[in-house]
Amino acid sequence: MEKDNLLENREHECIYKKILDNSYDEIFVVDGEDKVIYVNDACEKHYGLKPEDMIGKNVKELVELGYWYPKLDVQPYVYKTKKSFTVEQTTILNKKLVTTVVPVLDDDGNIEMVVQNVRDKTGLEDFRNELEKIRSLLEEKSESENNEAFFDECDFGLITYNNKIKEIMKITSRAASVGSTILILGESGTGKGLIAKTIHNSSERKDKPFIAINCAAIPENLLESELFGYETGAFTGAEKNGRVGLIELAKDGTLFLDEIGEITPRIQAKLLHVLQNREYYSIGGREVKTTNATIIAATNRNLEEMVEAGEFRQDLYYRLNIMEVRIPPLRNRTEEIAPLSYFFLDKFDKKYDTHHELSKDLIELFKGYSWLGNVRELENLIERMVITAENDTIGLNNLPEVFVERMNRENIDGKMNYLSLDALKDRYEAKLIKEYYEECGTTRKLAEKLNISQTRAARLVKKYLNS
Ligand SMILES: Nc1ncnc2c1ncn2[C@@H]1O[C@H](COP(=O)(O)OP(=O)(O)OP(=O)(O)O)[C@@H](O)[C@H]1O
Repeated sequence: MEKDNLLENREHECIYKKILDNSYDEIFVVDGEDKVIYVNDACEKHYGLKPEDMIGKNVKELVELGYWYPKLDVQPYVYKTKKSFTVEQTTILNKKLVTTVVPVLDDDGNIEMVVQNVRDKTGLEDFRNELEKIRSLLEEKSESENNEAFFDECDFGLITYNNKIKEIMKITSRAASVGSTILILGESGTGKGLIAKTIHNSSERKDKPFIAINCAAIPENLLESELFGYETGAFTGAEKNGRVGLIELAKDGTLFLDEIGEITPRIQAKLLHVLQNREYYSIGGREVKTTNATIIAATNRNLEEMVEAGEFRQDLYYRLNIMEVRIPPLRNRTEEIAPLSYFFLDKFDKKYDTHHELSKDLIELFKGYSWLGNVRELENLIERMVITAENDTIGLNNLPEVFVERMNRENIDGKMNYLSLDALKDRYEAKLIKEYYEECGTTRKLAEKLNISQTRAARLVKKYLNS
């Protein structure tokens, strides 16, 4: 009898856990000492953290790390009032949340734990926007007016959960404040450009200009005149009144030289002079100019190898390399895959006025993919899937064929993920159902064509076409 009770209790526990784990809203429970004792999977889409990253942590610690703001630790307030209340918060992933905080009291009226129900406002806002749109249409407002009111573009910054990058940002913003030269190395698409901008923005020079130039994008002569500027009549075809160079424009701010590995020996020599003496001449100029700009250079080339091969000046390399920063490729930063995916999902949902979720198996697959194009590849992929997905949940079925092919091709050493047989079967089924349903138009005809019941046909259409 006792054994039966135990089993029954365990079964109940399992059911309750399943219900909580699968709740769309986040359920966040804190004990009397401010320690997180439970949070369900929904936390990953809100903060980019898994339940195991949050459980056991002190709420104050999470607040201090900036996972949500305003920096509100609700506990003292709950303890004082012993009443439930609702607050609005924004997370590190820019999710707007509505949190209802409920104290749970024991028999003596003391707080045993605090249960928080956290709902993403985006869905509600979409709904409200829809209503507003309809109302505006009824009032015959112009379409452009609507867009302006509802879909303001936000200025997104750098998202990082990687301790190495966080450390880099701290050290480099200090270095940039005092004008030290910084060299950023990393594969293409790892975010070197964005990191350079973030270093500038978090340095004491943030109110001064940030001037960026891609050294690979323009020919030698043009790069020289762009960087150093020229005087009146310096060469045929020059602008009448001369031109102020980018070094001068950067003044006391930051000059970002992207793809530095591509500059020619002549420009290498001129740049070395600037770095060594903080002085230069504009083309055709006789007066020496000085600069106080912080120089941040970046490249995806191996500069050491280039120095050895005689393609890059060693002295310039040493000058640039005063503070070297290596950005790891995305495949070595798997902890960033989920937050970045949700961040880009949010960004493109806003851009295209849609509302999607990402399936768990898609995120898991992403964590095992090689990402040779790094964050840029992830960003482009999410944008493409947001545009093409017909369902609210974006999953393995929505992966473009080229991605699946690339995934198999790049999996040279067998360490990366492949799609499982079930996932491949699902993809094929989805393709087939979409094609046939388009042709048939009704689930009855589809059922006849595929020789299945109409209930099954309707279920498949719902699964793959969300209708
Ligand atoms: N940590 C990040 N958070 C948010 N967006 C990011 C992050 N890292 C990269 N991105 C985005 O990924 C894209 C590629 O980044 P970026 O251009 O800075 O890479 P890069 O390393 O300079 O590339 P390349 O070597 O080709 O010039 C950009 O759209 C950038 O905004």
